[in-house]
Amino acid sequence: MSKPIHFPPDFIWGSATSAYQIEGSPLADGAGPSIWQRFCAVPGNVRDGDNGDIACDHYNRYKEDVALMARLGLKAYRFSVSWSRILPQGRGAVNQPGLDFYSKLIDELLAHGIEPMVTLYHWDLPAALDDRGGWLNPDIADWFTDYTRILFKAFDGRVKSWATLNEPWVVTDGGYMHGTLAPGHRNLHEAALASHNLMRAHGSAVQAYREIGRHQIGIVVNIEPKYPASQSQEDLDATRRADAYMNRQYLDPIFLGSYPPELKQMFGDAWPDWPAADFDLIGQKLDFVGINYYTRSVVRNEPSNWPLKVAPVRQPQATYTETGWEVFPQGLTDTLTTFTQRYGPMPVYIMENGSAFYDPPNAENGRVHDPLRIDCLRKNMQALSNALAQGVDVRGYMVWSLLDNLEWSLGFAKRFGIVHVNFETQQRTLKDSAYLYADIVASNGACL
Ligand SMILES: N=[N+]=NCCCCNC(=O)[C@@H]1[C@H]2[C@H](O)[C@@H](O)[C@H](O)[C@@H](CO)[C@@H]12
Repeated sequence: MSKPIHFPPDFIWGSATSAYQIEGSPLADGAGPSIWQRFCAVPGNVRDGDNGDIACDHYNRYKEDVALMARLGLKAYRFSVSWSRILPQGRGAVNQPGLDFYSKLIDELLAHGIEPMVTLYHWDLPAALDDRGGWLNPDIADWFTDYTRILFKAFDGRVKSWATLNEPWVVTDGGYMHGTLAPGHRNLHEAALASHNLMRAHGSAVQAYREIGRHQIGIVVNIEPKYPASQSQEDLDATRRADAYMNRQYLDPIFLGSYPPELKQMFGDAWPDWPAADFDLIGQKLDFVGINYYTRSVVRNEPSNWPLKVAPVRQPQATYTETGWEVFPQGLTDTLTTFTQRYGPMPVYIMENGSAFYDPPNAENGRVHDPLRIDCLRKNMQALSNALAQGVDVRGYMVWSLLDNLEWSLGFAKRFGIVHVNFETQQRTLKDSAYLYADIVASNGACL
């Protein structure tokens, strides 16, 4: 028996995207290249040779897309700023047309009564900074802070919600541990260093915001709850290692002042004893935490798997999305209750939640029927309501994503949008899930 669904009257419903995945025109009006421009240009890195040169052409179509958000009745829109549009060299001279684009986007959102929620870094590091070591260079904390100060000064009068980083785990695991994402490195020592520098940069930017900003700032992390495949000690230990590496690695230093001990055990001499002063910087007080929830993982011990010695166990009865993620809404409830138990009550936003399924437009009527995404959305709404009923202070929900977009190294083949994009014609078509989401927003979940 499912529990009654209820959301607080001021619950904030929105959608989320990121710059490189939707904007296109990466070098327009003086912008500099990012590491994703470079990564996509290397054959084999991105499925079908896809790249962000056009994507959803949002750079030119942002007014049309804001009108879509208004059509859906969204209260907020989470988007990221491309660092290299603002600072083509990553530091130094400001590119005014880059600032102007985001200023116009923010004004368009506000004109439609939609709150802008800005992510300062969503993976598209300026290539010029990567040439100087990127996240491996300790100076990046200052480079990032200088970049964020420009945005705080330019937009804090109109932007009330800032997030420093999007998913530092993915940046580190994909970009430096396994090389599956830009900049494509595969090095344990680099992964540890990049991870720590990301957190130093986060803390430094929050510190800067406290001098300049008047509203709220936080971080966005992906949380994937881990469940042991068996109660054997090996599997229980493996589950704890996986949880430490993916989930606790970024929130522990912020809220508990230290990294999980399992990391030093896993990384060995690749994990130095970081300076104590770094934890004072990283531990800046936050106004909220953004959580991206997609799936869970059932974990078993697997000694042959570098470096965590864990392996996922597929669940035969479960539904899996096009990205191979189990649909497991209970994991959303567990993520939120576990978060509150470990770090204490504080405002939380679900900054991303969604699913990739293949839903081609109907040839006759052009409608896009996406029943699996609708089923996933309904179940996640129930799970979110259950977490609220257990006292978790969830303030809002941003569906990932507004538009079908560039799914990083998976290209355009994996579609998360509630709005279908024809990448040849750039035509947007509301999927059935968009109509449902509009009803959820309009009724504050009462339609469910
Ligand atoms: N194995 N496994 N488990 C799931 C791990 C999820 C890690 N990836 C994300 O959360 C990315 C986040 C990103 O912000 C967005 O830019 C991406 O488009 C979405 C969809 O991929 C999600």
